[in-house]
Amino acid sequence: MITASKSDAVSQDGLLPDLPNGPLSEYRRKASFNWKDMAMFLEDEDIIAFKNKIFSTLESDPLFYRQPGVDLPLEKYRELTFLRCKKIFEYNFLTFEATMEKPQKMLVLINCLGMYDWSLSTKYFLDTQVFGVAIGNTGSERHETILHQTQNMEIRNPKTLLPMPGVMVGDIGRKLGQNGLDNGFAMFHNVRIPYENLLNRTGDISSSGNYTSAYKDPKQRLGASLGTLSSGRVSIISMVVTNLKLAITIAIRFSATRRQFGPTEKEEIPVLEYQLQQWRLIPYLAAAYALDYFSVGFFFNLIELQIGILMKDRSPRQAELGKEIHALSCAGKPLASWTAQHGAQECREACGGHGFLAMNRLGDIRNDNDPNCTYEGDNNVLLQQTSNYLLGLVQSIHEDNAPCESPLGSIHFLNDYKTILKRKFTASTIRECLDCAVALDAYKWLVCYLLRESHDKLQQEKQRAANDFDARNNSQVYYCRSLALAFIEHTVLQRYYDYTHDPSTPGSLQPVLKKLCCLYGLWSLNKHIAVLYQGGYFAGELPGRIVQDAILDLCAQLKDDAVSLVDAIAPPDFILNSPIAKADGELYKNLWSAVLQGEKVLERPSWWPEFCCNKPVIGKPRSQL
Ligand SMILES: CCCCCCCCCCCCCCCCCCCCCCCC(=O)SCCNC(=O)CCNC(=O)[C@H](O)C(C)(C)COP(=O)(O)OP(=O)(O)OC[C@H]1O[C@@H](n2cnc3c(N)ncnc32)[C@H](O)[C@@H]1OP(=O)(O)O
Ligand SMILES: Cc1cc2nc3c(=O)[nH]c(=O)nc-3n(C[C@H](O)[C@H](O)[C@H](O)COP(=O)(O)OP(=O)(O)OC[C@H]3O[C@@H](n4cnc5c(N)ncnc54)[C@H](O)[C@@H]3O)c2cc1C
Repeated sequence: MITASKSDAVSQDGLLPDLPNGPLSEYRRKASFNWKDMAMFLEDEDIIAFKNKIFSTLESDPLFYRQPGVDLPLEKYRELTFLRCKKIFEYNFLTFEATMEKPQKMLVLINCLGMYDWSLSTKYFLDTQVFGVAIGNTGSERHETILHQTQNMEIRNPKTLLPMPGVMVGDIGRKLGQNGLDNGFAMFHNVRIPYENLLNRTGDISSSGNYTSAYKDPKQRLGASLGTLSSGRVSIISMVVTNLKLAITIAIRFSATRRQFGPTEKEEIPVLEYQLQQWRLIPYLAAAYALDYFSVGFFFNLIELQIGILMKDRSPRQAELGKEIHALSCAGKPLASWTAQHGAQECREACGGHGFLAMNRLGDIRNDNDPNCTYEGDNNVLLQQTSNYLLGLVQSIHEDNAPCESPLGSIHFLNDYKTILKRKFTASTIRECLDCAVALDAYKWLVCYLLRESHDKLQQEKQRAANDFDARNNSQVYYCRSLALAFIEHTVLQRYYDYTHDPSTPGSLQPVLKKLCCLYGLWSLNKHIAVLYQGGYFAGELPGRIVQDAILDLCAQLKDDAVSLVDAIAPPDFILNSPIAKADGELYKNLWSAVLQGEKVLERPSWWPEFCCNKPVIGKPRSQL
C-alpha cells in the first residue's frame, strides 16, 4: 500500500478519520493505494468538510435517528419526512452566497441528503430548486413573490391549508418507493390564472393581446424555454450514481467478510475470492467511478448553461450548448439510472439472504432508485431525443459540408466518420485489450455504424410507412435506441479516459484508475458484441474471447483494491445504515446487534393463543355447494 506524505496525512486525518480495524483490514492492507489519497483526489477538502458537516449534523439530531429496516406506517413516514425537511430548511446548509461561490455544493447536498433518505432529499429539492429554478429561469421580476411564498411554505391558503377556490388536490396513494414523499394530484375547475402569472422570460403577451419575444429565432427560443428541464435530468444522473455507490459499498464489504466454502475443509474463503462474485460486482464498482466522474463534470456543463440563461445570453453557442446538454442528459439519465437499477439488484442478490433483509437497505436503495428511470421523462422516450439529435447531423457528415462541432465536443469524433467506419478490431492478445484505448476505438466505430444503420433504416421506413410518425417509431428497436446508448457510453468513457490518463492524476492512483476505466469500457462494450460482429468490426472467435478474458483478468486484478475503492466513496456508517456493511467489517456482530434491537424481537406474537387453541380441523370448512 502506498501512503501519503506526512503533511498530507495530517490534513487527511482531520477530514477522514481512520477506519476501524477488523475483518476488512486484510483487504485494506493488500490495496495498491491509500483510500484517503483516493478520497482526497476525488473531492477537494472543502467539499469533504461540507459533507462531514451535513453527516455529523444529521447524526447528532434525534429527529434523524432511525432503526435499520423498520417499516413505518405511511402517514408516520410522511410526517417524519416533512419534519425533517423543515429542519433542513432551518439548518440552511447551503446559503445563496455559498451556492454562487461553489454551485456543485448543491449537488453534494442533494446526494448527502439522498444517501440518508431519498424521500427527504427529493422533497427538499422539489420545493426549493425544481420549482424555484423553473420559475426563476422562465419568469421575471414579477414572479419573485411566488418564490418567497415557496420558501415560507405558502405552495395553498396559508391559514387553513385548504386549497384555493376551484382547486382540488388529493393524494395518489402508496408508491413502490420514496413513500416519505407525498405525491398528489391537482385539478382546476374554472380557475382564472392572472395574466401576470404567465412565465414571460422568452415570450410575453401584452395587455392588448400582442405576442413579443426577444428571441428572433424560434429554435433558440424553444431551447431557452426548455433548457430548464435539463437541470433535473442532469442532477438525476448524479443521484442515481449515489445509489450505485451505496449498493456497491454494501455488497463489496459484505463479500469481503462473508465466507462460504473453500479449497480445503479447514478454511472457508471470502465470497469476494470467487471469480463469479468478482465478475458480478467489480464492473459495477468501475461503473460507479466512471459515471460519477461524468456526472460531476456534466453538472459543471449545466452550470455554464444556467449562467448563460441568467445572463440572457442569446448567442448561437448558448443555443448549441442547450441542445447538446439536452441530447447528453436524455441518454445520460437512462444509462446511469439503468446501471444503478441493475447494479442494485445484482448487489442484492450478491449478498444472498442477508441482502433480502430489509435492515441491510438494498431493497430500499433499489426501490427508491427505480422512479429515476421514469420521472423527468421515461428513459425509453428520452433516448429518442438523443438519437434525433445525432440523426440531425447525418446530412453534414455525408456531404462533408460542415464540420461536426459542439460546445462540449461530444460529436467531434464524427468528423472522422468515414475513416472510422473502415476500421477493424486489431488487438490480438488479452494484454493489448488492457489498454482502454481499445474499447474507446471500438465505441467510435459502434456509434458511427449505428448512426449509419439508423439513418438507413429510417429512410427505408419512411418509404414504406404511411407517415413519418410511424417511420420513426419503427426505427427505434435495435437502431435508434442502441445508437443513443452507444453514444452516451462513448461520451462517458472518453471523458473518463482523458481524466485517468491525464498527467496531473497522481502516479499512486493512476494504475488503479486506469484499470477501472478499462474494465468499464470493455464490460459496457461486451453488451454490444452481437452488433460488433454483425457490422464486421469483430471477425472470428478471437475478439470476443479476448475481450471477455480481459474483463475477468481486470476483475481479478481489482479484487484486492475493491474494499479500499469503496472506502473512498462510502458515507459514514450512520448514513449508510446497513449492518452488514459497517466500516469495521464485523458482519455478524453488527447484524446480530441490529436484530436484537428490533421491536418485540424475543416476544411471542400477540396472536399466539390462536396457535394453541382452535386447532384447525383438516378439510373444514367444507364446500357449501
Ligand atoms: C452560478 C449559477 C449557479 C446556478 C446553479 C443552478 C444549478 C441548477 C441545479 C438544479 C438542481 C435541481 C435539483 C434537482 C433535484 C431533482 C429531483 C428529482 C425529482 C424529480 C421528481 C419528478 C419530477 C417530474 O417528473 S416533473 C415532469 C417532468 N416531465 C418530463 O420531463 C416530460 C418528459 N417529456 C418531455 O420532455 C417531452 O415529451 C420530450 C422532450 C421527451 C418530447 O417532446 P416533443 O415530442 O414535444 O419533442 P420534440 O418535438 O422532439 O422536440 C421539440 C424540440 O425541442 C427540443 N428540446 C426538447 N427539450 C429540450 C431541452 N430540455 N433543451 C433543449 N431543447 C429541447 C428538441 O430537441 C426538439 O428540437 P428540434 O431541433 O426541433 O429537433
Ligand atoms: C415518483 C414520481 C414522481 C413524479 N413527480 C412528478 C412531478 O412532481 N411533477 C410532474 O409533472 N410529474 C411527475 N411525475 C410524472 C413523470 O414525469 C412521468 O411519469 C414521466 O414523465 C413518464 O410519463 P408517463 O407516466 O405519462 O408515461 P407514459 O408516457 O404513459 O409511458 C408509459 C410507457 O409507454 C412507453 N411510451 C410512451 N411514449 C412512447 C413513445 N413515443 N415511443 C415508445 N414508447 C413510448 C414508455 O416508454 C413507457 O414504457 C412523477 C413520476 C414519478 C414516478
